Amino acid sequence: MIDKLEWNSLSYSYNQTNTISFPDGRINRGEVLAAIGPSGSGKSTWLQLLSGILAIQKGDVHYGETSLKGTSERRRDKLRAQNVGLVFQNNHFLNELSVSDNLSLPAFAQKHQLDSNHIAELANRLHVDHLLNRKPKECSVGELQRLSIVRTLSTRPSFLLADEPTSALDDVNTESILSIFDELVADLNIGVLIVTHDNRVKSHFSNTINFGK
Ligand SMILES: Nc1ncnc2c1ncn2[C@@H]1O[C@H](COP(=O)(O)OP(=O)(O)OP(=O)(O)O)[C@@H](O)[C@H]1O
Repeated sequence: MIDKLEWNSLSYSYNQTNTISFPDGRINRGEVLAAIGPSGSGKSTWLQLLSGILAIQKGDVHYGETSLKGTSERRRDKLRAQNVGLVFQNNHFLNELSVSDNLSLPAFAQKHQLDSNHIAELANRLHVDHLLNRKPKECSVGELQRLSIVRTLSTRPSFLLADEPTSALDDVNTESILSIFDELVADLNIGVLIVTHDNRVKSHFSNTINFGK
């Protein structure tokens, strides 16, 4: 279990001419960091580098003391599965399955033993326990976003990386998700990293970094 996620001198180029550079930083467990920047500034690219989806070209990312630089895709997948949970703007649930079965999929995919009590606890904490027997299409957008956080946390990651988690939500649901992040940090000692261009997120958190264009 790692306690910090750190990145230095990171930059990335999708083609030889255009290089995106990222500000150095670090996040510890029990902290929230919100990265704010306009569309196209590189927020999603940065999250993919931190989570090991993209291979590092320049600079480095450390999971605790472990460097991601030069590691194989398979090794990065493993480090991600052990340490990091991802939440996206639009969450994919399988409509043929119940919500409950959807929540069991990460454990199945990662060959972990399913911990139904843990999922029930998380569902209760995020106020979605009444939805477990429904189909995803019978849930609202805000409910699905809370369910996706339950699903992500089901494998007990140390860090949660969220890509525009509030941009599809109205003000009430946005406030609810941001309060949930506050709770997760305080109660479960998770580190939360949010990338967004949503100013509602910026005004909620004090620890922010800005991406330029
Ligand atoms: N697969 C790709 N191939 C080439 N260029 C890409 C690719 N993905 C992203 N880019 C470019 O890299 C830059 C950063 O994109 P990225 O998606 O990281 O930005 P973003 O800040 O997350 O944007 P948004 O807020 O609109 O999602 C943009 O100029 C984008 O056009």
